[in-house]
Amino acid sequence: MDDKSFTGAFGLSNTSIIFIFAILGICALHYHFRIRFDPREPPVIHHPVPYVGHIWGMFKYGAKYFQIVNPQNYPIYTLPTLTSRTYITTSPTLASLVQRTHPNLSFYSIILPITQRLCALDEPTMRIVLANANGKPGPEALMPEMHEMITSTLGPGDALRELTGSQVAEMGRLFAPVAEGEEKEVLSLYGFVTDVFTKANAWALYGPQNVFRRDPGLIRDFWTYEGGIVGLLADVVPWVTARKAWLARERLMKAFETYVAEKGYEEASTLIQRRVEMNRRHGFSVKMAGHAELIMLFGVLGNAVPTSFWVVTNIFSRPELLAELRAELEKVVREEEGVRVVSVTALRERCPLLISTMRETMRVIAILASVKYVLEDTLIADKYLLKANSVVQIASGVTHIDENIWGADAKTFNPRRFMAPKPVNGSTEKEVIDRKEPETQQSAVNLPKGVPSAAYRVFGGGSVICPGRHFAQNEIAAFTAMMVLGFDMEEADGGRIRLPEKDEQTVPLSVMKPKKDIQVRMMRREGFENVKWEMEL
Ligand code: HEM
Repeated sequence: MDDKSFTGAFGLSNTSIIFIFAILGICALHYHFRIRFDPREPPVIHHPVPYVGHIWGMFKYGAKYFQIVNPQNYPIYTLPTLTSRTYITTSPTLASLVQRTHPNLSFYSIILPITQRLCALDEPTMRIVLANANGKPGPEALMPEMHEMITSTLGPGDALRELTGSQVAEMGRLFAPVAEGEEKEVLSLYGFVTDVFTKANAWALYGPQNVFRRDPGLIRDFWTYEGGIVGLLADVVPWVTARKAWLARERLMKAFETYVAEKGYEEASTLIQRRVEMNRRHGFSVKMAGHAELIMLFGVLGNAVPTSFWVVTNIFSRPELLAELRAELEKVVREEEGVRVVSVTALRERCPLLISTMRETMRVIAILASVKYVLEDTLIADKYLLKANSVVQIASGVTHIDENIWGADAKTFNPRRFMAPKPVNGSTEKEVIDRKEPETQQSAVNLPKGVPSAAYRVFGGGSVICPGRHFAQNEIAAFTAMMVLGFDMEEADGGRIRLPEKDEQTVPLSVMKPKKDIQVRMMRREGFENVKWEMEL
């Protein structure tokens, strides 16, 4: 039967036949690729557009998608994505199970391929990095050894003291020329924070030979690279599709390669000396040991800069809070030979409102979804089956504003949320409350009463808790104290600082950035024009 007679026999045109075969083909493909869910898996939320609908949703709405997609408020649910699934949990109880060290749930299986794309690591280096990545430290296991080294070096102790001391001293020096004397200085606030943090961290971590000191143009390159990671991660001819970020990364990689080749790290902090030495000992080439430092810089700067920006804008946009903080901070400033000295230890121990404001700021801006890869079928909470080769995420952004956890004001900014009455002279907390002790009897707390620790996820948790959290909180407190004590600030066109909008769409490292930078006018506070400041540990 020729084509014409066939179509004629069934009364169908050629177009209709092609259409029918296309539908049959799609059905066959769908049958082949469809996910066969186990009834023990978390409830499945289907998208009207199969396979790619949820991926598009995450791309469009960022971490906010996890609020939108689950109106039923399931504590854990399944999003079918392509031919696999992504499990999302918003429950602190389940989060604490997922974040534990578990042989079947791997952080590195996700993070290392990302690191490869971000740092342009070659195949031999990836073989070293992936070898026994989920195992125990040893000669054949770089990642566990690196994890242990970074965690212990950045934990409370001498190395951290050395690092923080050197960093805040440099920060103090960087503040010295700002709005000097009676001058007012107009600047982009986010740009200013970026500049201070990049220089101070590079100095403290990488020492006097750091790449940004040798070539300050690389500061802009680093932030161009950081802003273009999505294009680099997509990795589709990135030298064309993400050209600016790709070129910036080329210059950074070259500079770090030279830094390692010329042994600039020998004058660096203990952390960086140990890190470069360890990468080289495990077989990294000089070039790859240089490239690998880019991921370290991401961790160091990527979250600390936006966090500090939000802490400062939260304070300067609330004149009452600003005044209260000034009163609190002025009590801990020391005067030595005409110089006002601010100690980070005093800020931490005697400035509860400052610390609480910082922690509250982080609560409302941290929306990272911590990710783990499921290596084998795994039952959690004796109830939910997580299938092998899928991804499980903890949606911090949802947990952080859950009224069942934080109370009715969960969605508002309360700078005193992380403060509690401090028991004095053996009195109980209740006795302190009953006596209505003044604010000086308050202390900063890690968590408000009744909030489980897995619900505050700013620094991740469990086996993947941020090792830099002590260092980060010290530097953010120091920077904020300097801004609050030393300067007045208004919008460049006059008036009180207005909080910019948060960029909720872009998938952040951990915390959201502002949608736009803000132009501000900074001036020394009246009566403090010619004061010399110094910061110490
Ligand atoms: C406000 C500032 C910071 C925030 C909010 C933050 C947050 C985080 C989070 C949430 C993670 C876990 C990632 C995940 O679960 O996917 C993490 C990991 C990490 N952070 Fe931070 N971080 C900050 C500052 C720092 C600083 C200053 C350093 C270094 C000095 C640092 C070093 C690291 C490293 C090395 C890891 C990877 C840990 C591992 O491999 O197990 N972070 N950070």
